[in-house]
Amino acid sequence: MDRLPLQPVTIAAIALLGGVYLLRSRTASRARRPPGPPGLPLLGNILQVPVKPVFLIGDITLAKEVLEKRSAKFSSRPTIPYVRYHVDPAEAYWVFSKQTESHFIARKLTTGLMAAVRAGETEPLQQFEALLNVTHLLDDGGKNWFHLIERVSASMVLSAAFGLHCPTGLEPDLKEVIACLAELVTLSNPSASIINVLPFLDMIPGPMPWRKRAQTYRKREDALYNRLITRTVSGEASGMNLWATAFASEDKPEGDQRRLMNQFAGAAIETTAVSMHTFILACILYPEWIPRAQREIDAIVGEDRLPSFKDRPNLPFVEAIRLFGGALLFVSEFPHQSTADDVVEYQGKEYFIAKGSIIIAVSWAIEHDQARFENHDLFQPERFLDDTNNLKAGYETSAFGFGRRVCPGIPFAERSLWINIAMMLWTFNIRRSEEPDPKTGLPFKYDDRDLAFSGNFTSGPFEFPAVFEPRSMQRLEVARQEWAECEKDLNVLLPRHKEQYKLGITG
Ligand code: HEM
Repeated sequence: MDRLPLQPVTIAAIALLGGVYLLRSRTASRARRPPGPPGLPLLGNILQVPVKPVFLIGDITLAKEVLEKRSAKFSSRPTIPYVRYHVDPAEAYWVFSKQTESHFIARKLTTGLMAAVRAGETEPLQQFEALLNVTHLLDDGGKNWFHLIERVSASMVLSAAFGLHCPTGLEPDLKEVIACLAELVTLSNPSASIINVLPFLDMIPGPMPWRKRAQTYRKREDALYNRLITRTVSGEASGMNLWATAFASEDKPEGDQRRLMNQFAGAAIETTAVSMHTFILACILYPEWIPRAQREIDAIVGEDRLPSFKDRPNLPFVEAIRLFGGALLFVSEFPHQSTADDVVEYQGKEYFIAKGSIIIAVSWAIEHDQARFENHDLFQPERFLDDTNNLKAGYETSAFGFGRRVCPGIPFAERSLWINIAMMLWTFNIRRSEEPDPKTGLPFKYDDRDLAFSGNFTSGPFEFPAVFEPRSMQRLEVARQEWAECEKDLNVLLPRHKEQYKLGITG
């Protein structure tokens, strides 16, 4: 009597074991699977592993081997269903998209734009913005420093891209760019929509909440970038060589250009702001390196003028700070996806990586690698210098990613960081605030552990207080004087260099 009901159970058990066996042996290769968390008896890691295997790399040599040397196989991106089918059905978000034609065009165009940046075209603009940032910090002693850094990061990018200079940080278009970015960060989070987890729900027809939210966002974003691109192309800022003009000139449907350009704002503004916020946190938590940096700057620049780009080759320690600030970024790493099976050798063993796997180079682990760095947890920019005090030839950093997905904005990003860091260190002593934290009434607790960071796509420190004290009256006056005298016409700061631009595109 008992036997009959047991039969389906037995069959189910055999089916389950068979399924487990098949799943575990799907990677039927002589190479083993890379090490991961300990598994359950018999089931192994099956209950822990998401549909696609995820590989975390914490070693720069391995990251370069996989993501650079084999970039033909490891340069796609995983699909976030909600972004792919609702927020960006045209796949124009090239930061998120697979290697589509739009992605190819956008990277090609950006290479051309960055050739002009390398040639120095945007330096006057970046210098002007950094000087304005210093005067803002002088005006308020740093009370609003966190947002002032957001302003300068955004204004540098938006001026170069759309001719949209934002001197106050309160400009409506700037606020809309930031609001759209924040919404996009939310929408691209895997937990943003139920259909990322249960994609079959998307078969339900009609105006489901996730559809309405994505549509509302798309309309809002289209309206914004339509306005910015039209303004750029129609000639309001026509004297300048603006990035949006290059994108608009490409023969693509209009909507694509809006979203291609939106990605500049997305990828460029927050990363730059987060790098500088992290740099200020390092000034407060690990101030030991500051005197050396200021001695170097003072020896080359003196007290009668602010640093400028022409000082850059003579300030290797500032260069190392710039690199180190970026390297210690707590960016939630951008995932790569593989498009073919492969076997990777690591420490004498071979590991199988199936097609479709997600590979993440964890820059926090890479930059804190105890095997490579003696004081891996300290802020020691000299890690990037050689014995003669110059930047190490062939230094390595993971901060900008790898291979065919490596950040295409590096030339602009490094200039933005360098000039702002150099000017702030020349002008200010940057230190912790002694004011009580209004939330607790106690001194503010500075922290650089995980909890002090947002955990977003680009994970930066949460807002914290800092004091920006002018190093001397002389410096304060020189900064004010330089600002009074500096050129403020965007057309002059960012002139049109047609020939140079064309060279960049084809070169
Ligand atoms: C300090 C500033 C910046 C940092 C730390 C940074 C870092 C990164 C990282 C880690 C990636 C992912 C690379 C990968 O997947 O392997 C990336 C991608 C990207 N970055 Fe940056 N970035 C910065 C500034 C900029 C700027 C200024 C621009 C544009 C002017 C820019 C444009 C992009 C774009 C478009 C992508 C996507 C590339 C693709 O998927 O093909 N970034 N960036």
